[in-house]
Amino acid sequence: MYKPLYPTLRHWNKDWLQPEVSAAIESGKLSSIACAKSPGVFIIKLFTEDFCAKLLQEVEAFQATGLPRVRPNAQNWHGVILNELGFQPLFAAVIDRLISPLAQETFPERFKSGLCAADHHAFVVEYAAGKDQSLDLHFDDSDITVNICLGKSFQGGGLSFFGQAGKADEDIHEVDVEFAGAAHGLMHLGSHKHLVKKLEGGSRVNLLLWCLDKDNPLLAAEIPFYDDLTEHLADRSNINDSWKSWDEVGVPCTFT
Ligand SMILES: O=C(O)CCC(=O)C(=O)O
Ligand SMILES: [Fe+2]
Repeated sequence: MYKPLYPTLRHWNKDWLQPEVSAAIESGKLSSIACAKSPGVFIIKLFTEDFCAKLLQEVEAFQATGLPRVRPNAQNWHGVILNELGFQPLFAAVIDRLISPLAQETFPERFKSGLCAADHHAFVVEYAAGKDQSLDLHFDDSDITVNICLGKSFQGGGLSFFGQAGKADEDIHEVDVEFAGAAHGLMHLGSHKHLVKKLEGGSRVNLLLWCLDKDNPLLAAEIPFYDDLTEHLADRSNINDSWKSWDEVGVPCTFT
């Protein structure tokens, strides 16, 4: 049984945010908290170091139970889907109050009246020796991706950005971004192609928020985020039948 360490972490609280971010929300001008590294790639620092440390502890407490889990996405093998651990209310509020107006200011042509988030996928990915150590070039199943480092200590493992999926320059390299440590993050369009460079040492754990706008064709097609994980689930069935009840019951969980 998994018993959350910090049940209150799952709900919106300004204390989780950097003071500049709270102030920007109050003033209704969010662009000051996003710094363009190159067109369409923004450096952001949204959550406090304390929040990031607690979230990391929460993930590690869950992993220590040895309970079955679904891989976080079709490429990363190591990590956890946070909404399976009860984080849906927090990230829905974060997207609504923070990411949506920020997307409107940073990508005004794309999100004229903000990102109308109809769904999201919140997960943690983990890189270390013997685990994932890099990620091939891809685009995300999202309209906006927020990617925030939770720790720990690492060398390498930065991101390289290329062009927009479907455009003539989609595979042309644009810019490299390294994570400066816990709480440092990025925001970009899901269609902005990227890869993760090889981790050279240590362990990097990042929070990913894939936000889907209401007009995203994935929603119209009613393709759930987990659809392309079927193959992985089939693999798991050979070694452990417990995944079969996963979708119905979620994580056995007690909240206090
Ligand atoms: O590990 C990262 O920083 C990026 C992960 C990523 O691109 C993804 O999960 O889609
Ligand atoms: Fe990605």
